[in-house]
This record gives sequence, structure tokens and C-alpha cells, in this order.
Amino acid sequence: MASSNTAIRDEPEHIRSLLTRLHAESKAQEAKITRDDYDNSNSMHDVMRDKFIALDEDKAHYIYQLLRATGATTIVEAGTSFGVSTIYLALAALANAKAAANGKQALVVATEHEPTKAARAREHWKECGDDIVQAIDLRVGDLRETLKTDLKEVDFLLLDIWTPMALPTLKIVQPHLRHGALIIADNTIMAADSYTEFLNYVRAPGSGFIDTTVPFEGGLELLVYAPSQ
Ligand SMILES: C[S@@+](CC[C@H](N)C(=O)[O-])C[C@H]1O[C@@H](n2cnc3c(N)ncnc32)[C@H](O)[C@@H]1O
Repeated sequence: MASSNTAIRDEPEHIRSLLTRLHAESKAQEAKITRDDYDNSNSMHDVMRDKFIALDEDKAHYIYQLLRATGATTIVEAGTSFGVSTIYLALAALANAKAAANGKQALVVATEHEPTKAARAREHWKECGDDIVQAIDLRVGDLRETLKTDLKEVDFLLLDIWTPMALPTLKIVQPHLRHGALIIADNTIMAADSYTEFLNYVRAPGSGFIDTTVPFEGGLELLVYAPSQ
């Protein structure tokens, strides 16, 4: 699906330029990854430590729109890497908080396992400016630990993480999801095999999740959490 590149047109020019540059760097890196990078001696963390693997630009724009449509201000991001998708989440949360003018603050709880990646993310956010920096609570370490505490009611969860981690993350955040919260999981068509458990869980009768696969490249799962009261 081609990006229309219009969703964030009202956001500051320096941030849009930064995002364009970071998406291009991410794509260039991804094009160079080969099967040899995944030989037995390399863990996924080893291979990906210096890689963006940023969410595709068109998906990021779509998520920005969903966030603006739903007025989400409290967001959790599973898998932050160099912080590209986090910028979209923070932009939308800030715009929503400003529009609501009800005293609710924008908050993006970002999570990254690798300290060096977290440091790069912080550099990118600094380039965006203080509002973005202040809207993000970056938790460094394994999110199965870092998300255990200090979570408010969550409006939106982005699962852009190694696929085996998607279901454990959802289960940690689920008790904090507000009724009607949205959840996005990336690459559910491309990585369908490793998403089997996750998809069985959310599609089970009575799960409380309403599920659609949006046909972006690789697939993008859109879930609404609406358990019966
Ligand atoms: C696909 S990348 C995220 C890309 C990012 N959302 C973006 O658009 O720029 C997934 C990230 O999840 C991180 N990750 C993997 N397992 C993790 C875990 N257990 N806890 C926290 N982060 C983890 C990886 O280090 C990697 O940087």
C-alpha cells in the first residue's frame, strides 16, 4: 500500500523531515539484511542491535490517523528500537491532549531491550523537541519486567516487537486496556506462523477482542478491546 504522506502534514516540518530521513535509513538497512546474518551464532538481538526495523511509513501514518480519530492520550509501545514509530505516537497523543483540553497529559510508554538502541531513540526525540521528549516514558530492559508496574489506563497498544513477545505483552497490558482500546500488531500476514498463538488468543470466542487484518504489506492486525461488561 503506497503512503499518501499526508496524515502528518500539519505536524512541524523539522519532525516530518527527520521521519522521512529515518524511514529511508531503515529501508536501506533492511535491504542489506541477508539470511547469513541469522546463522546459529547470532541471536535476534545480536543481528538487530544496530538496525532500525522501523514500522513502515504508510502504517505509521495510518496509526497516527487512528490515534487522532480515537483521541488516545495514553499509549504503550512494545518495541521502540531507534524511536521512529514512537515519534508518531507522541505527536498524536500531544495533539489529542491539546484538543481535549481536559487536563489529560500525553503519555507514550516506550520499551526497548537494548540500551544502545534506547540511547539512539532518545537522540532522535531530542531532535524533535521538548514536547516530544516529555511525552515519552522510555523503559529500558525486557518489557516483561518493565511493563509490570506503573501503567495507567491504556488507550492504545502498538505491538511492533519480535513476534514471540506479542502475546506475553498483550497479556501484561490487557488488564490496563480501557474498554474500546485499540491494539495494532505488525506483520501478522508475513509472520502468520509465529503469530498463531496470539491470533488464536484474540480470535477465541469471548476473548473480548474484535479483530481485522488490514491488508498493508506484511499485514497489520487491528484489534478493538470490547469485552462484554
Ligand atoms: C521491530 S523493532 C521496533 C521498531 C520501532 N517500533 C520503530 O518503528 O522504529 C522491535 C524492537 O523490539 C525490541 N525488543 C525485542 N524484544 C524485546 C523485549 N523483550 N523487551 C523490550 N524490547 C524488545 C528489539 O530490540 C527491537 O529494537
